[in-house]
Parts: sequence; C-alpha cells; structure tokens
Amino acid sequence: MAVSGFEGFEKRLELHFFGDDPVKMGLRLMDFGSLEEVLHAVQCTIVSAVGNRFFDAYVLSESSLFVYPTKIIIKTCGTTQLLKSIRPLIHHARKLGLTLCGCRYTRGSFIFPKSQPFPHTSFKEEVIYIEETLPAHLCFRKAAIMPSKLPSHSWHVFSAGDETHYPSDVPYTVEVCMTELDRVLARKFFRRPGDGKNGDSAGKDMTQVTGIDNINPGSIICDFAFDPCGYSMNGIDGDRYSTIHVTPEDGYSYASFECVGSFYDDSDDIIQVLKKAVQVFRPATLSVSTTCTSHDVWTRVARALEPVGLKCRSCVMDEFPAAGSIVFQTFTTRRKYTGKENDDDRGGR
Ligand SMILES: C[S@+](CC[C@H](N)C(=O)[O-])C[C@H]1O[C@@H](n2cnc3c(N)ncnc32)[C@H](O)[C@@H]1O
Repeated sequence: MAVSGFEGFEKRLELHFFGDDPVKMGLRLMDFGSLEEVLHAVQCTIVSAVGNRFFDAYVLSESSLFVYPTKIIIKTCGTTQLLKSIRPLIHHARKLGLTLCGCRYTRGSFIFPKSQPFPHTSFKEEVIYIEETLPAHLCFRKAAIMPSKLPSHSWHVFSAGDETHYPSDVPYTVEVCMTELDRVLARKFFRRPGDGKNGDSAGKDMTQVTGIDNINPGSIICDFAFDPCGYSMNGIDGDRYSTIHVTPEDGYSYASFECVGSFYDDSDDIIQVLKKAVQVFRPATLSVSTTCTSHDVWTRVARALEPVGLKCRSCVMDEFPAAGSIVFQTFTTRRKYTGKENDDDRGGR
C-alpha cells in the first residue's frame, strides 16, 4: 500500500447569503467562538488573521478563510472535512438575519484519495452530503467533473442557487493548482533547523526570499511558515484577496494560487499576476480553473503561461447555477507531455 503524504489539493467552499436589512457587517459579526466552532467541525484552526474595511482574511492550519458581509470562502487541504462547515455556517448566519442563496464547492483530484475521510471519500459521496445539507430553496443544482488530458488533474464542481439571487457583475475567481514543483524553488519553503524564528517571522522571510511579495506589491500580506516545511499566505488589496499555499515535500509537492479580479481591470493585470505566481514554483504540471461571466478568459490565461514555457494541453468549459461559466485548463512544460488521455476521475497515483 502506498504511504500517504500530506494532501495539498484543497477543497473550496463558497457560500452566498442575503438579508432583509441593508447589510453592513453581516457575516463579519460572527463572533470568534462561532468561527472556531465551525472550524472545529472541519478539523482545522486559525493561525493568523488580517482584515480591512471590506473583509476579514484568516490563515488556517490547513489553508484559508475569507469572510465578507454576505459571502464566505473556506479553502482547506489535508484530511479536513470541509463540507461539515455548511450546517453550522447556515445556523450562525441565520442568527445574524442572513439566508443562504448560493453555494459552490470545487476541488482538484486528490493525490491520496484513499486517505480522505467521510464525506470526502469520493465526489459522489460529497455531492450526496451537500445535497442533503442544503436547504430546499436552493433548487437549481448541478454537479460535474470537468476532465482534462492529464490523469492527475480534473476539476470537481458542485453549485446551487435559489430562484432570485443570481449573482451578476461578480468578480472572476482564478484557482491555480500546481504539481511537481521545481525542486530548488520548493526547498525555499523548508525552515532551517534551529532558525530561532516563529511561524510568522519565518513566513515573512519566505514571502521575501521567494518573490511572493512581488506578485501584487500593493497587497497587505499575512503569511505563515510551518515546521519543518510548508507555507501559507493571504494577500488583501481593497475588496480583493489572493492566497498561496505550499506543500514542498518531494514526491507530492504542490502549490496553489488563487485570486479574484474584475473584467473592468486592465486585462494585462491578471496576465502579469499569473505569470509571476507560476514563476515562484515553476511546476511541471498545473491546472487553472476560472469562474466568470465572460468566456474569453482562457485566452488571457494561455497568454500568461505560454511565454513561461507552459503549453495548454486541454480546455473545457461548462455552465453552473449561481456560478456562471467555469473554464478549466491544464498546462505542462513542453518537454513533459506524454499525450496520454484520461478523462475519468483519478482513482489514485
Ligand atoms: C498548511 S500548509 C499549506 C496548505 C496548502 N493547501 C497546501 O498543501 O499546499 C501544508 C504544508 O505544511 C506542512 N505542515 C507542517 N506542519 C503542519 C501543520 N501543523 N498543519 C498543516 N500542515 C503542516 C505540510 O507537511 C505541508 O507541507
């Protein structure tokens, strides 16, 4: 039996709410004890936090949490049970006068699927669990596995929305999953034994040494280095976040980068940001999932990555309720491609 390493691929949950009153702080009024209770159900903890007038961003022991007045995003890796947060979040939001109106769950293909606990043992199990947990008024529902030509990358999506609160004019979300990181670059995410630093100060060093601070120099960064290795950061810039998580161990190295943007931005912004983020890791393989209302985004993504030696191997698009279009692209370094096709969900590596 293969020995399990740390599962880098994150599960990501985004919940949208509405309220009768003009909402100001909304979900941000959830007290710390309630947040801890939600995270206890998921099996992770808060390691640091930062906020501004738009939202709060938390680095977790396993990835990140973002709380906006009417939106919450939780991203967790390892063997966390992310979907167990849905019920307590609906409960705490209701106490604040907020009702769930949209749900989106996404993840890549796990490296160690057999290590995942219930309800993450398979995508089918996850979908059953979400369907049973969501209130009936979220009646528009869809689940799909978006395939690619790479056996190690497929994109699992569940989304649901109610009849009236379809989000329009929302920012697009870009989720990048990188595997087989450059070994020399991955080593920068290991701490030196006896460095005399704590997680915060070691995290700050990694942010600078790796050039992560240069991806969006305008953002405020909250970072953390794990011992003996591993790194997480959240960047906040106005109402936008970006987040990076790194599992640098050889054999199952993984890094993720996620950011939000708007089609009103200069289209060059996302290209520059993506290019810089990918160059921090120089992965042999990566996937990019873009959730947006416009279809042309895949050309921007390819324009960002082809000049840094990555070739687009597949691109699929699908429509989801309360999410809009999702475009899923995979890339490999030019030398790596084997041409093998596997459009199924991966059963293990
Ligand atoms: C939490 S971080 C980054 C999470 C991110 N989703 C990822 O895996 O890319 C995971 C890395 O930190 C390491 N690590 C060390 N101590 C850890 C801890 N107490 N909890 C979670 N990860 C820890 C893991 O071995 C792994 O390399």
